[in-house]
Amino acid sequence: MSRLAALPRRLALLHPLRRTTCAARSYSTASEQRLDNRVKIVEVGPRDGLQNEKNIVPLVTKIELIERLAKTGLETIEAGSFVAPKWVPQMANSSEILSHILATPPTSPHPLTYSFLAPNMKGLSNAFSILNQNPGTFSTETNPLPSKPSLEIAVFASATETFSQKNLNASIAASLEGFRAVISAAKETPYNLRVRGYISVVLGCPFEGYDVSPHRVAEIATELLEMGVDEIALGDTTGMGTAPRTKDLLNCLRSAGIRNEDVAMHFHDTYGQALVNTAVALEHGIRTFDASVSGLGGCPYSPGATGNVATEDVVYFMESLGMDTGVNLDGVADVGDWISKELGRGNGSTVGRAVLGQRKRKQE
Ligand SMILES: CC(C)(COP(=O)([O-])OP(=O)([O-])OC[C@H]1O[C@@H](n2cnc3c(N)ncnc32)[C@H](O)[C@@H]1OP(=O)([O-])[O-])[C@@H](O)C(=O)NCCC(=O)NCCSC(=O)C[C@@](C)(O)CC(=O)[O-]
Repeated sequence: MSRLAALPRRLALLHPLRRTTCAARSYSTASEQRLDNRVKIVEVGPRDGLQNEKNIVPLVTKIELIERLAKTGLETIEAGSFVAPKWVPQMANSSEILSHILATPPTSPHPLTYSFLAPNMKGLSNAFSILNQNPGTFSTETNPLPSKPSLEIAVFASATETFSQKNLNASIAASLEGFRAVISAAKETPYNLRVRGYISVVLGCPFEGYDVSPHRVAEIATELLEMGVDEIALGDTTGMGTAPRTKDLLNCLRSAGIRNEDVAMHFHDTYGQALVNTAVALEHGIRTFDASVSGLGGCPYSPGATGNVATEDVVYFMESLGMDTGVNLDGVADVGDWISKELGRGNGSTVGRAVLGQRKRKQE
């Protein structure tokens, strides 16, 4: 069987289109026009939200944050990052977090997926050693165990060379080559893990500005899908994205044959555009959105970038449009209030502040 014939159907469809140019070709398919009101929110607060905190957040606080979030109806929580501790010291205790999740799965209304970044084989083997110590405690792609947590790992590429060097100490091509081994090892038995592939700075780079090619993003996404990732997460790391640029990028990916169901959007709100861009992506047909409780976050390699769009804001916004996130707004607003106080900072969610303020006024 040829390599192409062995590829899953979505990749076989993609393959001939790999080098497609992205002339502004805008069309919608019947499947994209279908009314689909289910939206998945990926909570990235415990990883992306905390990784940039100057003071090391105690392990107990991180675990309590995950446990509180698990109760709110979220389906996926990004819980840590197996990266070099000298690069991102805040994530140094990700092994302990994974161990704790497996030994004592947080109480939740339904089984949850926990995601961890792993940029290289060293990070993946650190994750594997925790899994090996806890056999049978997690669900896999091939052996779903409804009462046990599922696990996902995430690799992260960049859309610009400068960001790739700063974030990964490697060119885009070298990082992708390294991910190939990580993705295939993660998918091997007995682990059979789901894999997410981030692409950072897709709508603006802290070093190369707005000069980010959507064609290049489509090429990288295609390459990651061909390697076997289950989902592409498009990171507007700097929050420089605007509505027209988001639309152009998504149209370009569509022209390259990438399906909406394989794409998640990861907006930061540095310029206050995250919800507008979310609306554009939603209208385009995307149904998976990353968010961070109380808008925690920032990227250590993106100077000046502030937090991810707040989970509370996304939940309220989606519900106002009749979309179903499955997330309890009051519950997540309480978590946002709690973690903001724990970190000694203001609550970064406008909606969170409004929900809590209204509740307080009712009680007075
Ligand atoms: C990829 C590397 C490791 C290369 O870093 P390097 O220095 O080129 O790697 P190296 O292979 O030369 O190793 C250097 C040292 O790090 C160790 N090492 C090497 N790898 C690991 C590992 N996985 N876990 C633990 N230790 C590791 C390795 O063992 C060695 O230790 P030493 O011999 O000096 O004692 C480094 O660049 C790195 O860790 N970068 C991480 C950067 C990062 O975490 N950035 C933030 C996450 S991405 C993000 O936030 C964006 C996103 C995802 O949210 C989406 C968006 O908003 O755009």
